[in-house]
Amino acid sequence: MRPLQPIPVSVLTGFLGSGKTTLLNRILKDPNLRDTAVIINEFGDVGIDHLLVEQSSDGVIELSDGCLCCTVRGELVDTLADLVDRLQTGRIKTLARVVIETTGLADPAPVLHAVMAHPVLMQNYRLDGVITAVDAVNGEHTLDQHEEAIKQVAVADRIVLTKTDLIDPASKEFALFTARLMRLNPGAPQISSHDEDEIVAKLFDCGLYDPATKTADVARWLRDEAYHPRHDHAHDVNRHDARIKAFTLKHDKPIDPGALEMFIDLLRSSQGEQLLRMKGIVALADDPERPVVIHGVQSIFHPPARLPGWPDADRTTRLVVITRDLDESYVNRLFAAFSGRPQVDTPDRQALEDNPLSIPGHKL
Ligand SMILES: Nc1nc2c(ncn2[C@@H]2O[C@H](COP(=O)(O)OP(=O)(O)OP(=O)(O)O)[C@@H](O)[C@H]2O)c(=O)[nH]1
Repeated sequence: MRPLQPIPVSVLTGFLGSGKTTLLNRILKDPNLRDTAVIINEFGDVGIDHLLVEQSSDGVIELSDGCLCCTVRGELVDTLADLVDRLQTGRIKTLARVVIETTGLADPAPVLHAVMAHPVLMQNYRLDGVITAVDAVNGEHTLDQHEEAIKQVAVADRIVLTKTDLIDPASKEFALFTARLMRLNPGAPQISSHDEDEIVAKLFDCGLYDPATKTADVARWLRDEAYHPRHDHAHDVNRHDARIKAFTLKHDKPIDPGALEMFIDLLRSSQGEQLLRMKGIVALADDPERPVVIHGVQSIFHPPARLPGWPDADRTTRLVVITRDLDESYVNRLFAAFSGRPQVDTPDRQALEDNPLSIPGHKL
């Protein structure tokens, strides 16, 4: 027996001391997070409630309100499998949601891979989203010093600004900082951890389906409107930030399903590391009225899903992409070649299938 619905998994990441544990402590009291299991790879200085000071023998501790807290003793996948086992054997009654808190230095990608690439786990869990905690006081400095922190921002579905009680939200510095985060990841809403109003609703349920209406809310999920062409000027973009590119790919005619598959395969096999996020809605030639939803984190892609119809009159294929050390023009040309819009001086689909690196300007 397995759960009827896959259990949503949120990954909470953020640099050392950015306030992840403090945030969790606060939001776990919200009744909407009842029956949540929290998995932490490591005990920080501040435990989740004081309960965590004592470790139980099996690494699982029951918090108030039915929440569970687990520490990863071995592999994360074993902990997730163990939770399903507890559910199936009745040792825990319900499991509504899992939150995985990563250690501050961790690259969230391996955690995402552990959930999304595991065939058995994928039957029981689905990725809800990545929440990245960013310290409003020290965040600027952290981004300047640590490239991993930039990547954590770039892969986020939601950015939560912590310690906003310590800054002036109307200050110019704060405006510049939030603009910087917006450049790194235009699609992720920025939420203040001190915004008590519906913070849980704002941080969770990042997926395509709006739990309130039970319909696909593409605009809320894709937020492609937030992606504007970026005009980088050497003096105002941090050298490290410049490695990150956030852009959209658009096409106004249905695309051959084989070509889309080949485009994604080529991109993930040759540029998986550089491809941080890609999500979008695509019109396929075999059934253009029922668009396909694409969602990938680095080289791992969710199985594409068909929507029953387009959310509105706009039938444009739209993909939002965030890369690191991968030029927008390379992805654009590859997409153009596969969507049937070959460009001057760019090889066509056949040539690319033979040699995906044959696009001029591509550097390994
Ligand atoms: N004033 C203020 N302090 C905060 C806030 N959030 C966290 N802190 C403080 O910042 C420090 C680090 O917070 P933690 O919640 O332990 O941060 P963390 O990201 O879990 O840290 P690691 O697990 O070490 O990566 C603690 O001293 C917290 O009390 C906040 O919103 N406002």
